[in-house]
Amino acid sequence: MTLALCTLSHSPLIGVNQPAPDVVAEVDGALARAREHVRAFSPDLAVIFGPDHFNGVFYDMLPPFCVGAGAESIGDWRTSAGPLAVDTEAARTIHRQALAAGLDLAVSERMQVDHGIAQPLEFLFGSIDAVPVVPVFVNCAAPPLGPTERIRLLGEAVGRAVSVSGRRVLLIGSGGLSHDPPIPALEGASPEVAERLIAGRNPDEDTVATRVARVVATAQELAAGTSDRAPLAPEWDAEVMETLARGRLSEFDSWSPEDFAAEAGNAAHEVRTWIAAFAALGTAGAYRVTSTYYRPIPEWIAGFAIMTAVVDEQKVTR
Ligand SMILES: O=C(O)CCc1cccc(O)c1O
Ligand SMILES: [Fe+2]
Repeated sequence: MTLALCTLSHSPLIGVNQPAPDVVAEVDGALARAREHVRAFSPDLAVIFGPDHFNGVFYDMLPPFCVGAGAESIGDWRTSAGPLAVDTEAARTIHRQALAAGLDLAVSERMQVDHGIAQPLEFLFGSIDAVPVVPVFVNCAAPPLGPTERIRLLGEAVGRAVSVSGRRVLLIGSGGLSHDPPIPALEGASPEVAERLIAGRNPDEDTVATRVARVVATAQELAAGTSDRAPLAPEWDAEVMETLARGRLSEFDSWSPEDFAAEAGNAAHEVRTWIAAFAALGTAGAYRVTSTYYRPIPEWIAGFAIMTAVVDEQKVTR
């Protein structure tokens, strides 16, 4: 078995705006199980599909997806800043093979990532640079988005590229499930907001503080039931997890980006990272989900979920 998977929600509000202690303990337990899954698999490479929240990727040059052949974390919220341990050769191989397979994957030799990629690395490995990694940015926050089928095909191309490597590769998908945090849209934005979305790198302290305050206030309102953001959608989340667990990934092809946003909030697009990771896993054979955790946690603005999966040796067709 050379591929395994862990997909998980992220939230910058973890540790910042805590739900009840029993909920925190339950999530800690679920994360500990995910870490055990990772430790037992003992990957020598991690490929992480993750979004960005206008911290590293902006409308000044916005690819639908981009592999990082070099990358650094900007260190937003409570995540560490600094270089990721990018496996440049593996990234360039993935890039070449995805292009050869007809996927218009972009590349960055100096990608900037935010908590969407840094937090799962810290949760699963203890730090952003503990394990060689290939980060794959998936645009989830900056419309317009292309058909969901394209992200499934991207995942398959990446999976094929890594499964022939003979290495033990952990596939990670970061984000979702349902949630609607206050991320501004370019359409209808004021000139100042538009500038932040087009080229908002290295924001000043006031800009960061305003943003943090807005996100925390939204989380508190969501938990109090007084928010005008979209509510979490546990039934939609359950359907997503069941479709993934059953390996029916092409069913997502008919889910339009508009469906995702309307049913589960604007950031539900982050489920794209899960579809990519599962599609990559599926290139190694039939897979089996080994654990699933779910709880809607409004304090974190997250339909919070974790899934782990392995290639099912019994079902592998040779
Ligand atoms: O704009 C920001 O920095 C916060 C984004 C954000 C907020 C809540 C839940 C999330 O999953 C998330 O990514
Ligand atoms: Fe996010």
